[in-house]
Amino acid sequence: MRIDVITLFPEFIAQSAALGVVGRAQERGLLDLHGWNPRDHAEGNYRRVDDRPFGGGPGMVMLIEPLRAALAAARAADPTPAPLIYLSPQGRPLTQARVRELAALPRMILLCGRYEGVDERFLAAEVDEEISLGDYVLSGGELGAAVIVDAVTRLQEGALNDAESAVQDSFEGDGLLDCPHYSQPASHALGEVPEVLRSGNHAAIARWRRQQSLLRTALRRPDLLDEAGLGKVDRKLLDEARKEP
Ligand SMILES: NC(=O)c1ccc(NCc2cccc(O)c2)nc1
Repeated sequence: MRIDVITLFPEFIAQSAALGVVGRAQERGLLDLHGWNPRDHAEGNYRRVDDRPFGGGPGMVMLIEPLRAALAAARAADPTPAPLIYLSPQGRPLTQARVRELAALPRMILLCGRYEGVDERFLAAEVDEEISLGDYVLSGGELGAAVIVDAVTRLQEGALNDAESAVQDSFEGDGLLDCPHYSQPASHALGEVPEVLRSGNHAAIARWRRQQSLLRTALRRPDLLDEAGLGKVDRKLLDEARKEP
């Protein structure tokens, strides 16, 4: 998958993608990441990329022309069609379902706004989709871009090894929250590891983990539970867990 990121801070995207799974995916050729800085395409001595908003008010707005030039450069670099996705609080909240759809694309171009945002005429003319990470305001869209790069790269074939993809599947596969995890020591001043996890009974362990995921989702995110569309077995597991003291 190719991802182009239009940002005033390309080094931020490159550094955040150099680590761990995403860094390894780049080495394996599973992710082809490119940054495009509008400032490299800004005219004049000061290479302006922003200016004051018409109508007054605080902050600055990103100018059309440097963005158009950066986008044109990105599209000229590779003929593969790609949606232009704008990270902003006005976008549609990102979900794992949308991540899965994005991960299936051959390419996407991410637009990171700074300041108060981008001239509306550029957004209306060029942006295909707006995505929000959540209902909060950041200094720029770069953190959102880094999240999307990470989330879609993990889903590329060959990006995760068996253990890692098992974690991915257990958590994102069924839309439930993850179960609790424990490791050494079995006994600690902070408490004991649940007996079932030390029993070696893999069916009982799988049942306990599923039950914990169901219970945790019911308690913390009942909205996800409704979407998960539970079957009879899961409902029974959850009812049993709810009755336990
Ligand atoms: N919730 C988010 O995904 C998110 C995205 C970007 C951002 N900051 C840059 C920006 C960009 C556009 C308009 C704007 O008001 C602020 N902050 C939060």
